[in-house]
Amino acid sequence: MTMPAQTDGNAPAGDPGGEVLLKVTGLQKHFPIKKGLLQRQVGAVHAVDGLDFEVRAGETLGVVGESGCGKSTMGRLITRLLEPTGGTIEFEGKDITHLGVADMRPMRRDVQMIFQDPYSSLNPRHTIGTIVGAPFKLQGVVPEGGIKKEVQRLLSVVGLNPEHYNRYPHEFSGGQRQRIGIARALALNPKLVVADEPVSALDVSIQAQVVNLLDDLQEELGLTYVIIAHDLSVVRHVSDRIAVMYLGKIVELADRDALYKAPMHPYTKALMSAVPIPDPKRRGAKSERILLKGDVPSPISPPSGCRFHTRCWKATEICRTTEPPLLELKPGQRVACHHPENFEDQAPQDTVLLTAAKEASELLGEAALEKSAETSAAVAAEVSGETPEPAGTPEITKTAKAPVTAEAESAEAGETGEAPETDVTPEADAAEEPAASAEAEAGKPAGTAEAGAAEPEAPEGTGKAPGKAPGKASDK
Ligand SMILES: Nc1ncnc2c1ncn2[C@@H]1O[C@H](COP(=O)(O)OP(=O)(O)OP(=O)(O)O)[C@@H](O)[C@H]1O
Repeated sequence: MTMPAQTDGNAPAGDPGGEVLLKVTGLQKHFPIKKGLLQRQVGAVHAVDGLDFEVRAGETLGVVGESGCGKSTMGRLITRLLEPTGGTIEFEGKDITHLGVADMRPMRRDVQMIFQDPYSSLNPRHTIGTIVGAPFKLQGVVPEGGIKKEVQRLLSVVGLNPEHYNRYPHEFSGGQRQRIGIARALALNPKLVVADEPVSALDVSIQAQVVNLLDDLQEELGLTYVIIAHDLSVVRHVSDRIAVMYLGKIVELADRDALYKAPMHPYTKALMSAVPIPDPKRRGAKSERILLKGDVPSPISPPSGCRFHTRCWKATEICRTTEPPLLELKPGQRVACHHPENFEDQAPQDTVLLTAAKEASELLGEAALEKSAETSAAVAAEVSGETPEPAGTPEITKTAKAPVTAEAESAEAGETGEAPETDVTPEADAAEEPAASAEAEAGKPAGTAEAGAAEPEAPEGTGKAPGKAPGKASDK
């Protein structure tokens, strides 16, 4: 998906691209956990915990991460289907963070959402004409030539037969239903479309058709997308830039090519290593797949410092105590890590690995460790102007395999957990994917054991968005 030429000086340093359409600063969503007769708040699910990013006109921002890392919550926050707990959301320079229903109405035309499940997001009792035409009625807009004509035009834009105006959703296949959802989202000619797992409920053979449709529509209509997906190959195909989320935070945000070529956050590297490469030449080649130890920690009490330190093979004391800020270490590539991959170490004095890191590094292939040490040494040498040392030099080896001090070990006790080793694969994520209808999502309980006892906060504003409400609100 191509981006238009830069239109103003609004784009952040190092990032090529157009005018900033959406700007998110310190965005937070904490779902309260209430207990007892008096419904006292006893804690909170830190679903989204301080996001900073911007989306520029005409681009596609892909958002990836394991299940439960807060991707969908982020999508519902930026479309204002959920009320943020903290931070700000600016759309076209206007602060929309806490706009009321009436003030949000004009903005609803500009920001639309496409949901994951084309089966539950369309009202089975309404014809597709009614479903796709609902946003016009809700917004009081009468298109030229009337609603019916416009709906038929939209149906043909998304590749459906306009003659099927009077048919019901059950008469369509999954891919066709997703096209109906797309037509509904496009009805009011939005500027920003947030698509939450738009193809993950579809057969693989149909996924490419829908992805290509989104691609074509972007070019034709100049749309801007935020596409949330756990499938890295889909994200790679559609995105200009990619944000990698882990436990409510963005750990890396970079141009697609830079991210796939040289990921800087160890978590990104682990995710990327799980993407199968359909290259027959590499058949039989030694796998560099990175296995991550344990499950994602609970978002109710996320780990201190860097949230990934309990599973990271590079974690040292500073990772446990100090949260790394999201910094632009390379032009257009922001990363939140003290010991980034493919870059100079940000905390070289901190060399003693935590116990969890030692265990995690044992899961890594020697090849991956050596390569990591090699690139870090090369970048460090480049920065200091010295000749790089070969891979596996004493210093790097010492860092990776250093014995853990008693203090470090006791300090981190209880944080590493005994969770079984898990393999981070897109397939594994897919198996856990819940339905994404507005109602289903709204009432979705936290996915952790602890959160099971929680009473989810009722989502604010649900059913108010034209793209969502028409099908959804009338569904029940
Ligand atoms: N309404 C709610 N009440 C309480 N907790 C919630 C609510 N909605 C989401 N959560 C919790 O917030 C965290 C982030 O959820 P979210 O659905 O945003 O993650 P995700 O990355 O989109 O995952 P998935 O890909 O499985 O949808 C999870 O721990 C989830 O259980």
